[in-house]
Amino acid sequence: MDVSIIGSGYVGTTIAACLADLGHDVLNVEIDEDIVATINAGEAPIHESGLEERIAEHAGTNLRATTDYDEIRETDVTFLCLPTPQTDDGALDLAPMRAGAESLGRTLAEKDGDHLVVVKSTVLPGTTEEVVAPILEEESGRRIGDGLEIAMNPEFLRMSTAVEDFLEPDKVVIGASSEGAGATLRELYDPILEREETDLVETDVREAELIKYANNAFLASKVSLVNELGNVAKEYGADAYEVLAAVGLDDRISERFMRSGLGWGGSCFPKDVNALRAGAREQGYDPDLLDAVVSVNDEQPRRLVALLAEHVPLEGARVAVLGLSFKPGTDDVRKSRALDVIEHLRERGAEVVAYDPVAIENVRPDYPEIEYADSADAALEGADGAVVATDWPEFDDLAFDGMANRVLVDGRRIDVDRDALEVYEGLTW
Ligand SMILES: NC(=O)c1ccc[n+]([C@@H]2O[C@H](COP(=O)([O-])OP(=O)(O)OC[C@H]3O[C@@H](n4cnc5c(N)ncnc54)[C@H](O)[C@@H]3O)[C@@H](O)[C@H]2O)c1
Ligand SMILES: O=c1ccn([C@@H]2O[C@H](COP(=O)(O)OP(=O)(O)O[C@H]3O[C@H](CO)[C@@H](O)[C@H](O)[C@H]3O)[C@@H](O)[C@H]2O)c(=O)[nH]1
Repeated sequence: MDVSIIGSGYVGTTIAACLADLGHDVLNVEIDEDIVATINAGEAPIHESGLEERIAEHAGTNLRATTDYDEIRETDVTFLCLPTPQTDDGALDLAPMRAGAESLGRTLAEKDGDHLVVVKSTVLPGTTEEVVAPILEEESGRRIGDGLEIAMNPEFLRMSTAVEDFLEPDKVVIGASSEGAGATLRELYDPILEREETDLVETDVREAELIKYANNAFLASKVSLVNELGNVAKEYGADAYEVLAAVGLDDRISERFMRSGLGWGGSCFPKDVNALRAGAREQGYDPDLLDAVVSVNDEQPRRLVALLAEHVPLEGARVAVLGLSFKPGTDDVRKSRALDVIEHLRERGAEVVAYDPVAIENVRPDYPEIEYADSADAALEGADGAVVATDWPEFDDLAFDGMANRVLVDGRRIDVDRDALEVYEGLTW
């Protein structure tokens, strides 16, 4: 199938390379010329395991990138993989989606054949049918249902395992405006749907949109609940990891997403939970539980720093912050809990020396005044205390000999040699 993908960020690039791998002819349409040049040179514009080799294999044959929307007319299906950021007050910002839909609509005005437009971006219920579809109709002069079809197909991939998640998903959700649109997407995903482990959910567009938010809200809430239980466990002097490992044996609950500590960050959970809260309020419903999910999450970095302060007077202290990315395996620092830890430490007068295996250059522009170390050992050298903000596997081998005080407060339950420390404190254990 000839597929075009508008937006070549994490999602657009990953699904382009994967769909090319499944044998489709794929065109990435992207406004950033550097990204276009990188893909056409057979390289990956983002770091994801399994991505570079797929782009190298398919670029120049059945994978190409362009800044030219006109080339979309040579394709049958277009995925919109555009950003859906949050506004300053937490609501969903649809400006990039509107701009992309306008350009696509103008392009499709000059196409005679059938075309399917698929919203892949995370958008609130009603957006596909009440915002994107009218723009497409207005700009193209065509009508949905009359050779122009629309569908919503949310994406559940995680950063750092994006390729594997896309090719081997638990589920594929298709919300289609017509039987034909659904059939096209089933054909496109056929090799993925043939896997026994992949469930196909066919539903209406509005439900498909909400499934994505409900999924992320559920996962974020699970981590906040685990953190709340962890905070209570700590008060009782109990180990939350032992407690929750046992709780997870109940298969109604599951052992996954049970790691308590510093909380959730990243480019998705914070903005999606906030968009759902703002959207619910707009509909006249106060989402009290989701509000609490966010406030529990917001408190964890402050709690971590308060715990360190019980052992180290923070004013003027040199404190090593180990880990900056929002989770291991990525250099992404968007809404990383580590940044909140740095803020709290600095508010309390500490001097921060930070280390991360890959994310330092993404933090430095916003925090030019803190010190950055080349290794975890270098960060710990002479430190009055240290905190673990990201569970990078290399932190399991930390050595503490160089520290001025061997005090470690762990926000991520790393597998460190606790006997090598004078003080080891876990945030929830
Ligand atoms: N990152 C994830 O792990 C993930 C997972 C599932 C769903 N999502 C959702 O998918 C959507 C895209 O997320 P992302 O992380 O890929 O975003 P991103 O910011 O990494 O990428 C978006 C890309 O779109 C490009 N772009 C912006 N306007 C354009 C236009 N008018 N025409 C062409 N290109 C344009 C940008 O230059 C950028 O490269 C969001 O709604 C997000 O919530 C993200
Ligand atoms: O037990 C856990 C699991 C996760 N986290 C934290 O939760 C955040 C998110 O982790 P993860 O879900 O692995 O990362 P993302 O790449 O942000 O993926 C989420 O967001 C994507 C974008 O919407 C969705 O597609 C994915 O399904 C969803 O898992 C990170 O800060 C983790 O440290 C915990 O604190 N404890």
